[in-house]
Amino acid sequence: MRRYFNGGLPRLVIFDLDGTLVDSVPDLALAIDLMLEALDLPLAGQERVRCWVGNGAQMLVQRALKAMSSNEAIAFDRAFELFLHHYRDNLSCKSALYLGVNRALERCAELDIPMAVVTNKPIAFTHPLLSHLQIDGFFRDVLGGDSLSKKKPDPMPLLVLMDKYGLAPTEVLMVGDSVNDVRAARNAGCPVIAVPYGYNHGEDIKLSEPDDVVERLDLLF
Ligand SMILES: O=C(O)COP(=O)(O)O
Ligand SMILES: [Mg+2]
Repeated sequence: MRRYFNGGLPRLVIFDLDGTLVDSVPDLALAIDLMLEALDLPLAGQERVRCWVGNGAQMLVQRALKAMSSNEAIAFDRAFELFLHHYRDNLSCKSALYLGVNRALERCAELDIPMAVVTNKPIAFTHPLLSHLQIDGFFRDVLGGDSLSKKKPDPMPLLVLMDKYGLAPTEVLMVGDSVNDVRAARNAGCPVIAVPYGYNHGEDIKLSEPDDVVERLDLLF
């Protein structure tokens, strides 16, 4: 990792959330299936939902409706409300940190590198999830998919943080699991390291050409 910072360390590490720090698909899939059940549609299951995560909650629900219903008349607003309701109720039942995450965050803190989360998840779910998993204290900033007018792969959230801390893109590291993270980093001009275990719409993350891929986050530092 140091090779991206002239042998030194980044001055800010921005972590993606779903699929990078947290395996959240079991709870997302449960909320999607409870939504589908209430709409009298067939259930989707975790494997399908895994491919739909990454572009925020609205897109997740749109993808679920498109895949599981032939009836275009199903009202998005009602489905979205159902999803929000069920996800709020099941936000952190089975969601868990990936192996190596705690160690990586501790190591980053020991090295005095500020950390932030930039996720496409709605911010109303992000704070409670981080706090339930007891990692909220590590992050100086947390931006959700609806915190700003644009979300990843737009570089806006990354650029806002760079601006806030007066950092050049080359001083910041993005760490994520999906093409949205790689594109956001590329669009912002910062290096990006990916993990291969997350959710990338069923595609190998290497095809998105991150600067590097690490199997576990504690191998980062
Ligand atoms: O909510 C999503 O779609 C995914 O969020 P992420 O940006 O943390 O991967
Ligand atoms: Mg992700």
